[in-house]
Amino acid sequence: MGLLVDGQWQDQWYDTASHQGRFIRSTSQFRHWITPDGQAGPSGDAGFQAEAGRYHLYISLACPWAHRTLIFRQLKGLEKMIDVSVVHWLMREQGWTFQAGPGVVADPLFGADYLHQLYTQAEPQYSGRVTVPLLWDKKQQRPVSNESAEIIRMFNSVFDHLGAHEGDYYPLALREQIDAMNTRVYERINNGVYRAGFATTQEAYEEAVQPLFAELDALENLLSQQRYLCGPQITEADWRLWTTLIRFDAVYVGHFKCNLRRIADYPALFGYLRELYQWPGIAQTVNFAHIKGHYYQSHTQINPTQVVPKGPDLDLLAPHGRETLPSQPPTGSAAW
Ligand SMILES: N[C@@H](CCC(=O)N[C@@H](CS)C(=O)NCC(=O)O)C(=O)O
Repeated sequence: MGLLVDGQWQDQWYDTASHQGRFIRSTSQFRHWITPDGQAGPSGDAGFQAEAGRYHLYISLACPWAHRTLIFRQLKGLEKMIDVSVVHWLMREQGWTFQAGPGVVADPLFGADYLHQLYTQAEPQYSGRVTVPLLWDKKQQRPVSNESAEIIRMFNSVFDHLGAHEGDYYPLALREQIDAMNTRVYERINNGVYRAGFATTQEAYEEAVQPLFAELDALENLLSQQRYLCGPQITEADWRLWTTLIRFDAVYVGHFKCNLRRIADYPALFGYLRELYQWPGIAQTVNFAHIKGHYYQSHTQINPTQVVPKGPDLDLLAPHGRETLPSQPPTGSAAW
């Protein structure tokens, strides 16, 4: 675990001491956008036009943020347009690596051993954390983005005219609602589990774990009345929540001490978790060996023995029972 300082790799754990034991996530630095015609997007430079085969995605199968991008590549049928490399699940002294292992897909562009080499390839003096996902432009030989929330927005619509699957997960009519839901879920759940797990004081831990479960309780109530987070239609907000839910009982309950309740204890949330797991193409994006191996074996400050627990034994293929709640398919192509 480490970061780059002026292009030099330094093996360092998160600095929680300067924030009274709190984990503070740093902001992603590469923020360009692919657009249908190469015009500039909401941030960054112009020049990243949507083209099949032009972009390469670096992910970890362990990481919930990277998982979102893999899901959107799958939902939108972009497998042939965007190739993927997968890092090794262990993230230790050199950060993410491409060391060979089951499920690891090497870097075909530079033959990198470490993900940090791609960051310094892009910016020789780069300072900051070296994170997945990273979306790379092969034509300009530089990153498009290392911000998952923005990569999924791009995948949702910018390849539609090139033959991506139909389906808009950020429809105009629901954008305000989706944005509001994303904020709640990001702060209290997606990032909440990390704030609990990486906290190094009791206060910082409790500051995270209480709102996390208050929010899960609220979503349990919501999802017992409606099929998805923003109504009868599945949206981006659901997939963003789901990559945390799928890791929750296996990792966050034990390793991150988020143990007031398990997702399996919430009937609606657990049914919802199973429904989305059973969504076409989604189960194949889930790799519990990478997920559990990564957390339990990389964070040696939290789990010094690196022993990986065997359980939980969840039946994710059991009937989800959510058909009784009204649903409608995501329709149409997205507006850009
Ligand atoms: N804001 C980023 C966060 C990505 C992120 O934190 N990824 C983690 C893996 S789960 C990572 O690569 N961490 C390495 C580090 O912090 O050194 C996004 O959503 O894309």
